[in-house]
Amino acid sequence: MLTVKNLTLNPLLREANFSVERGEILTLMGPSGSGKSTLFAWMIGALSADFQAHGELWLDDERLDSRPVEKRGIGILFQDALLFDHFSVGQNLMLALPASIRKARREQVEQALASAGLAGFYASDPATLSGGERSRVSLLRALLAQPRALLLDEPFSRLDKSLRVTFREWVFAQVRAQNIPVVLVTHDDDDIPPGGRVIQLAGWQ
Ligand SMILES: Nc1ncnc2c1ncn2[C@@H]1O[C@H](COP(=O)(O)OP(=O)(O)OP(=O)(O)O)[C@@H](O)[C@H]1O
Repeated sequence: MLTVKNLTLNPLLREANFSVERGEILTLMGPSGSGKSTLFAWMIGALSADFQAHGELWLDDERLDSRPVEKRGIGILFQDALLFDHFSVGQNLMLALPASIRKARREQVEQALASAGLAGFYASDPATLSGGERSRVSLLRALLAQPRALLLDEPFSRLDKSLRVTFREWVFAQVRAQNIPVVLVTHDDDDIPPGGRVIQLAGWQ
């Protein structure tokens, strides 16, 4: 279970508290500027020095909030699918793999691409992909890194309506299969997983 406890991000957010179970997708909503992305920045360990944080982040019985980014194991996916354009699609995915499993990596990357309907894209230049294809590659990259929890920051907002529905269902199936806690930020009620919990992030006031 991933838990944010008594978190204050001064001067933006006061006393946020929530928990997410393994395999659960918790939806986080709130007005623009209420601090959703800043909360994610704090959770991954990349908070701007403009904010002062007080609070605790737990994953099961491990306290994470004082650990550096690379020791937290929290993956994040942004609305802009950030890929390295000077590497191929396959190389972008290879970069995500933990060193322990790099031996079998090409095969694993090919399998992951196929599972996302992207068989044959290994050598492609990311700049030639559609928005939806880039989104899928970026989610695959986040998952291949085997994160212990995953934060999704408006991952569907740039996709057109039909692609959005298909991609959303595919994302939910992928993250549920990993059985990790997931927090999803969105402004769109349609993105809330059926039966999923929703919390509203209020601003400082
Ligand atoms: N690095 C930063 N330094 C200073 N202020 C920042 C920084 N990042 C964000 N802010 C400010 O903090 C506030 C919250 O921003 P944040 O991006 O967390 O909101 P949000 O809830 O994710 O908004 P949206 O729904 O529009 O994406 C905004 O007023 C923003 O200008």
